[in-house]
Amino acid sequence: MTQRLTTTAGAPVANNQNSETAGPRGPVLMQDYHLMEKLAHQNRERIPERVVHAKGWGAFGTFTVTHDITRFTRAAIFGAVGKQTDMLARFSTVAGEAGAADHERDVRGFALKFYTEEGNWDLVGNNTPVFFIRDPLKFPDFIHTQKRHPRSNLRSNTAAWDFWSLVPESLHQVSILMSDRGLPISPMHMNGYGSHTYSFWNRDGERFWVKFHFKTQQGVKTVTNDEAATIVGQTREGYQEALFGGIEAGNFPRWTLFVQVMPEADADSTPYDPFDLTKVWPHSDYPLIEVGVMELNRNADNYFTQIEQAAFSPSNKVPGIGYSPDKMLQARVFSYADAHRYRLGTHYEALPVNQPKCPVHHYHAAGNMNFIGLRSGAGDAYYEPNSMGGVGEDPTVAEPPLALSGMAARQPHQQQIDDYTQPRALHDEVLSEAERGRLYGNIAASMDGVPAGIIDRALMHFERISPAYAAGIRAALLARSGLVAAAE
Ligand code: HEM
Repeated sequence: MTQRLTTTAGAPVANNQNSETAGPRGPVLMQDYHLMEKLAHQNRERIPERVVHAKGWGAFGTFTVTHDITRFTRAAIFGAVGKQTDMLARFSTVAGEAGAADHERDVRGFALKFYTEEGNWDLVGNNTPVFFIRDPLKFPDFIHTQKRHPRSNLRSNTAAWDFWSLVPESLHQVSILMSDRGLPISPMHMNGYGSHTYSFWNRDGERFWVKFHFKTQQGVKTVTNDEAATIVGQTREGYQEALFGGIEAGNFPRWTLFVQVMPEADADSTPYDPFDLTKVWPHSDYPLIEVGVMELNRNADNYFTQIEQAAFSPSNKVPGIGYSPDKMLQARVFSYADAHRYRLGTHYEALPVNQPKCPVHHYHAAGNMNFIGLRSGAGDAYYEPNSMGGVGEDPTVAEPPLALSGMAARQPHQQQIDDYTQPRALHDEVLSEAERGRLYGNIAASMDGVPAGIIDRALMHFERISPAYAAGIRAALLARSGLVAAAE
């Protein structure tokens, strides 16, 4: 015998093969608590999946500083060249459920948790530098269009294009999603972006606006819709196999971290709103500055406790790194921790995978599953201020104050902002002719079943981005309708 099987209360179990019954053919006795406990636990084996980004793949690793950026930030993680910090990454698709196939065209989540000595810093980004919307009020509506239709329980191309064609700010991100980059071959072969503008502040109290870019050292590699269909026909778990299998085999993927840095005052004079999540900062204005290397080198021992229970949140910032006026980021500061309390419980930050690797002290008392008690540093200090020796604030980590102005109002940003110039640059200048051809085909395919009125409205916006873009989609739609007609 190895070790003894026990109940959850630690009592040894004599028989794990037969329920306790009244005679060999008789009914089960209610006193068979071992049976009751097994059934009750099974009923509680599922927790709510993430409302978005439910399907994911993750691993642990290290971040190493290679270049000094202490002139911009006092963040401990960037404190010295050569410094290493433990971290966790979780990649994901957005729309699919926890059991969805990995090789689906979708934006990929790129969530990172850095266990720094001044607390956990989470950078919860995507594999795209922009997003579909710039106002968080539209996030639940947007996500409804990506999830299943309430009646048919099917994903709906009509809902997606109805929304996108009514919200033209989305077309920059839609163009990336429908380009080759919308279907990476594996998590190792895609870049990651913080997407939002965040802030850095240094020991002199100077603030800078910053964007984070993680460039894959494996190279960007993608598959076409047809190649993905073949892969999904063979395996629905291609990403998990590639990431988990690669790390088991000792192939450790790496990304180089770069930042774009904007002096605080520049934000008043850029031709685009630097806090608008649907826009990039041109690299010609704010070049990439190299910072360090992230390597993933350790698989989780248990997927549920270390990847599913991981709680990433943009609210997890550390001294030297701050938010920005980006409206979307502001909403995310609330939304994630709220989701974690619902999905994982009040004390989710005390779960081993989320627990900081630095001292944690606060006065949050009791609560569901609190197995640590108070963390106030002294027994009788269960409120603050106190004269019992409890922990107290540290003014040296105060962020520099930020000047704000303007009228409180629901600002009609939809009409005022140019939604066409940046996607035009992507279409006309960045993509090759072959890439543009695949983009048109992917858009046409994603319009299958969409009513003509909605397609026309979308084409009107593509026309404004670039007449060549609209013409390309029209031609692809025509070719596709020929294919569909031939198949019927
Ligand atoms: C207002 C806008 C947004 C809201 C309200 C929102 C909300 C959420 C929520 C509630 C979750 C599930 C969290 C959990 O249960 O652990 C989530 C996951 C996620 N979101 Fe967002 N989101 C927004 C925009 C974004 C943007 C702009 C990005 C990327 C730049 C992003 C990237 C992610 C990622 C990567 C995850 C998965 C994190 C993980 O691996 O656990 N989201 N989001």
